[in-house]
Amino acid sequence: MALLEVRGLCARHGAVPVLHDVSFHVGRGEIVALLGGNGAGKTTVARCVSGLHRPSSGEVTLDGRDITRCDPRRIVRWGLSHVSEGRRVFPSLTVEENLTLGAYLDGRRTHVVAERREGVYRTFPRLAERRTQRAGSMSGGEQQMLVIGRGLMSAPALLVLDEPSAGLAPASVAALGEDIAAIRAGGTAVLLIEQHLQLALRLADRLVVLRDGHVILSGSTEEVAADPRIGRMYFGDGDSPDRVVPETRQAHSSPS
Ligand SMILES: Nc1ncnc2c1ncn2[C@@H]1O[C@H](COP(=O)(O)OP(=O)(O)OP(=O)(O)O)[C@@H](O)[C@H]1O
Repeated sequence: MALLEVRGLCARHGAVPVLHDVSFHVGRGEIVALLGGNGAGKTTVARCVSGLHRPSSGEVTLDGRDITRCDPRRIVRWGLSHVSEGRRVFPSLTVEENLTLGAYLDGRRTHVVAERREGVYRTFPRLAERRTQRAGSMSGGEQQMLVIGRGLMSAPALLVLDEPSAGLAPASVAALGEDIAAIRAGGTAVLLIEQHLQLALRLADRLVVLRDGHVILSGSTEEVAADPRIGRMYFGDGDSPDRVVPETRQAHSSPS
């Protein structure tokens, strides 16, 4: 059984249909990248999965449990954490305070919160070094690390990351790739919503490509990278390569 199963998802914004029969799954410990251009529907998929947008039809299950249209707070408790686009830190709070807020659903169990925070610090030692620093004074890459760390504070089985590379300098994107690989190495599956093709190719086990709210391609990273349609999507018709060649692929063990 897949960890996350999305079947026949349809969604609208007002009267406008934006998702059409979207189906895919994420296995335990897997990284699946959801790709597509601006307005393809990636964020809407993420928001439907985490309970922030009500789909018009279709089904979402997490670990076999139907979570379609459930309260987002219950979905977090059941093991899905959504880090939305935009690196929304609380700028006047410290790193430690920002992390603690990520466990607000477990806020009364202080030993659990402290253990989880130490776990985040082990995954991201740079956050430990900056634990007393105000989040607003950190670089964009560090703020991204912090919001991801905050997402891990609910101890999710699945982390949904919406465009974590947006607006980051190349060196920070490389560091982000290492962070995401470290999260998976810790056993957390990732649904990675990205426009950064090379980052997705480097990290993901499988790719799902959306266009105009339809899944137009899905399969193993190798299969999808070999499909000429992905080259056309990212490089245009004129100079699309026969196949997209990933830069160095992140070493990782195969998901079970
Ligand atoms: N709040 C909203 N109200 C109305 N239409 C919306 C709203 N949010 C998104 N849309 C529309 O829904 C479609 C899908 O948008 P969505 O944000 O899911 O795409 P996306 O692939 O995440 O794009 P981007 O990469 O630009 O964030 C687009 O046509 C968009 O204009």
